[in-house]
Amino acid sequence: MKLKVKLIPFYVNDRIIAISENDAKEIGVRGGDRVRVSCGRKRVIAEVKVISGLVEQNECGLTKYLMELLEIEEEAVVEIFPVPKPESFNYIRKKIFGHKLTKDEIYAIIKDTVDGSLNEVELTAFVASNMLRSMDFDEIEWMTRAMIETGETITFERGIVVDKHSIGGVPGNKITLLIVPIVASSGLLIPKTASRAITSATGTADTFEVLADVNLTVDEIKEITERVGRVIAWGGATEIAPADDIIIRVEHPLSIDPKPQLLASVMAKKGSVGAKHVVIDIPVGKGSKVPGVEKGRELANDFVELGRRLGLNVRCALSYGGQPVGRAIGPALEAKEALKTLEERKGSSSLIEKSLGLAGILLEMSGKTSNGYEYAKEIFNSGKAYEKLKEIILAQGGEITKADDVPIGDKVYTLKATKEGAVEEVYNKNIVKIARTAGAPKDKGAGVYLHKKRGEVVKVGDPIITIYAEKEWKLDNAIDVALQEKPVEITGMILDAYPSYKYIGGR
Ligand SMILES: O=P(O)(O)OC[C@H]1O[C@H](OP(=O)(O)O)[C@H](O)[C@@H]1O
Ligand SMILES: Nc1ccnc(=O)[nH]1
Repeated sequence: MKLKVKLIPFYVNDRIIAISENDAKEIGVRGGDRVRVSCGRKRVIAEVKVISGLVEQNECGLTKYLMELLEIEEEAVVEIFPVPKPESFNYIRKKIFGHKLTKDEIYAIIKDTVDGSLNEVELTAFVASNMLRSMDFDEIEWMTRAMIETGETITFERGIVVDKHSIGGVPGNKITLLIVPIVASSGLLIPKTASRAITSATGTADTFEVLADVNLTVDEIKEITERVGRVIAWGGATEIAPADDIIIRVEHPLSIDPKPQLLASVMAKKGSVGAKHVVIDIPVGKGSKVPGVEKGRELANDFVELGRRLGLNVRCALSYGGQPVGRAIGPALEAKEALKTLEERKGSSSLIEKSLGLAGILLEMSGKTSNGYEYAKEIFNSGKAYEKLKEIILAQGGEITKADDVPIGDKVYTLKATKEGAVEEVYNKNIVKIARTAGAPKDKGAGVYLHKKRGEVVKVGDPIITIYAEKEWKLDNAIDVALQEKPVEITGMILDAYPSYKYIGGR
C-alpha cells in the first residue's frame, strides 16, 4: 500500500507510523503490529498506531526520526507492508518464563533492538524479565559483546585510554565533571561517554549538556580526544553501543536498572572505546541501587570479571551513596556546583573527596603515580583541572565556563524546618522525585538544592531544601511532593523518653 507522508509532531525518537483505521483494515494490521516502510532503496521497520483523526486515508504520519532514516521529506510517498513479529520476540518470552538464553538468541534480541524490530512493549518485557529472572554470566557477556558489535568502535592512535563510569543511583553525582579534567591533566586519554538519567534527576550527559554539546559523533569523539585528551559525550548520540540508549529509554519510565542491563550498558561503552583501565563507582547505601556493602562487593566482582572477559582492566570503588553527593541535584544546579568547585578549588567535601579518590585510582592503575589521591589533589588545587574543564567545554562548542553564568530555574521555593534537631536521614528517592517533578532532567534549570545533610544541626526556620523549576505548575507539583514525601528526617536530640529515657548526643 502506498501512502503520502506527513510529519507527526510527537514521539520524537520513535519508530512509529500512524495510519487511518480504514488503511489499517485494508492491509490487515492493528495498533502495535509492525510494518516495513520503504522509499526507494531505504527501508525501516515501524510500529503501527491507528490514529484516524491525525491522518486521512491514503496518508501516513511518520516521526522525524523515521523520516531522517528514510531520507525523505513530507509529501513523499512510501510503501508499507505488514511484517511478522521477529523471532527474538520468542526469546524474550523464553526469558519471561525464566530460561537461559543462548548466545544466538541474545545477539538476535540486541540486533532487533538496534534495527527497531522490537517495539517498546517487548523491550519493556525484556528489561522487566531481566529484573525478575536475571541472567547468568555467559548471558551477560554475550549481551555486552552484542551491544559492542552492533555499534561502532573507536581505536585511538596514541596514548593510554582510560575511563570511568558510575552505576548511578545516588543523586547529585556530578563527579565526572571533576574526574575527567583531573585525569586528562595528567596526559591520559579519557573519551567519556555517559548516558542520560535512568533512575535519577540528571545523568552526566544531561548535566554536561548545560555547558556544552554532548551530541558528538564517533569521529568527533576520536578527533577531539586525540587533539585535547578528553570529551564528555552522550552515548546515545553516537553509534557506540546503540542498543544501550534504546534500552535506557524503556528503563527510565520504569525507574529500574536490572543488573544484567547495568553491567552490559556500562561495559559495552567502555569496550567500544578500547579503554585499557576502567574505574567503576558503585554507590552503596539506603535509597541507592545497591543497598549494602555485601551486594556492592558482589557487583564489583561482576564488573571485574566482565572486564577480564572483555580484556579491560577494571577496578571498582564502593562509595557512600546513602545521601546525595554535594548539595545540588538537577542538570544546571549540578553543572553549577561542579564548575564552582573547580573554579574556587573548594566546596562540598563529599564531592571533592569522592572525585579525587576515583581519579586517583585511575592515575594509579595507569602507572602515572603510586599515590593517586595526592596526585589528583595536586592537580585539583593547582587550578589545572578547572582550566582543562574550560578547554573541554570550548572544544565541545560550549560558552559557559563560569559557575555564576549557569542559568537555573527562576521559580523557587524553600522548605524550612519546623522543628529543631539534627538531620537523621536524607531520602535519596524522595529528593529525586521532587527534582523530577520540578522538571528535571528535561527542564535543565529544575532541581533541588539540599541545605542540610546528615548529621547537620537544624534550627526552626532554617532552610532544608530549595526547589527550582522553570514552570510555575511544575514547582507547585514539586512542593506537593515535598510536603507529602519528606526529603529529610529531622530528629530531636532526645530520641526516647520515660520509661526508657535515652539521650543520644554527639551529632
Ligand atoms: O540515572 P542514574 O540511574 O543515577 O544513573 C545514570 C548515570 O550514571 C552514569 O553516570 P556517569 O556517566 O558515570 O557519570 C550514567 O552515565 C548516567 O549519567
Ligand atoms: N545502566 C547504566 C547505569 C549507569 N550508567 C550507564 O551508562 N548505564
